[in-house]
Amino acid sequence: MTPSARVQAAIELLDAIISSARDGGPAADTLIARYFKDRRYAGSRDRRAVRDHVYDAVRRAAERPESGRAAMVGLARERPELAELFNGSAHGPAPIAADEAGTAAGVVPGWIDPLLAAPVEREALLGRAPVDLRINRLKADPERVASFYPDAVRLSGLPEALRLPEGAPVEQSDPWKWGQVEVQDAGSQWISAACGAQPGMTVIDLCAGAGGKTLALASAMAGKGTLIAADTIRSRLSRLDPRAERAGATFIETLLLDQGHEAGALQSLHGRADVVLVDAPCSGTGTWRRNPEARWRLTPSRLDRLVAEQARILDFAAPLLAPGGLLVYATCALTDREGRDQVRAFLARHEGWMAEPADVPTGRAHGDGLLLTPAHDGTDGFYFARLRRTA
Ligand SMILES: C[S@@+](CC[C@H](N)C(=O)[O-])C[C@H]1O[C@@H](n2cnc3c(N)ncnc32)[C@H](O)[C@@H]1O
Repeated sequence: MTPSARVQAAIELLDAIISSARDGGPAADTLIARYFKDRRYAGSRDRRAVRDHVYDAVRRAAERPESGRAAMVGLARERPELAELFNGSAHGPAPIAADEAGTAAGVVPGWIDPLLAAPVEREALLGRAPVDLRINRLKADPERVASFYPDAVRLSGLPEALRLPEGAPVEQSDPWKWGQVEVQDAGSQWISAACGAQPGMTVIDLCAGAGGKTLALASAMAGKGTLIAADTIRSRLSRLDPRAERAGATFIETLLLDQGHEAGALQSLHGRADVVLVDAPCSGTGTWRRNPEARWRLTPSRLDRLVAEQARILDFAAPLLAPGGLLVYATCALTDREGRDQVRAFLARHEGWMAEPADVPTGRAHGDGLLLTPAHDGTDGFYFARLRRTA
């Protein structure tokens, strides 16, 4: 492909990503993979160049662009070498008109900005993310595994964590093939640690998804006790089985919940759990550095629905705890509605609960919980709180 044809391909892909974000369709990575599957003539250098153009344009635009061309023109206005490729050559984009408006640059969509927790540093939300590993104690000793990654940095307070540079080829390493490490952002590792799961406990991961945090809880429990992973989406939960097998965490039980009818399925667990983790569905505002197009998907009404769902999940989670048990509420969101205010509202609705400090040497206290941000903590953005059932 010529350099101009790569720009045109990026424009076409951006059109698809924009429509998909508007209509709740597949993620950008999926669309890019599909695009190249149908275009075998594109070599690996073409693919890399097109992908870079696409992600540069996505990262640059806070608001959903009008079109792929507007997004690329906005980028080209800042990069003369890119602007030159709008030259009308075969398979390339038409020249940029003098009055052609490109998409404006920005980090946070205008309507979301006032909703973010005040301490959040905006620029870093779109920064580059390192590759964090979590060493799986069910299969390996952290010191031995660390010796396989001489470039890794240890993270103070997280003895199972290793930090590698962005793009490190972890899947080619032996510990990964042997199930001794999982790729997991340090923020997720802090949340799992804040659950204080111990061998022999009864622990419920109520929004387990594909089980990223479930596996960390399993490692902390040394494979002993009861660990239940629940979710409402079968395809997500079914991805946990092979991961658990690989990690040697075969004691995990899975529970598929029926959205809106969860309480019935959970009735037999009432009053039994030592720990319940609610890693709630959320706006994902803390993970934009990995999914920058998520900014184009969120709408005010979608946020309203998420906030209502989080409150509903907390309400059916609460009766699961035994007296003295710990409910950990977490989101990878940085809006106060989903974090600080959600926890405050839970404590106002439920008697016999108190927030207790998260005993972790990271983050910033915010309301009754803790805020983690890329700039301050080097993690994805999270909010979490530890809520103790006192009665
Ligand atoms: C943030 S994700 C969980 C990520 C997962 N804990 C991890 O560490 O990889 C939120 C999950 O909540 C699930 N969910 C949404 N509504 C739910 C409900 N009413 N009950 C249980 N899970 C729900 C979603 O399907 C999604 O998998």
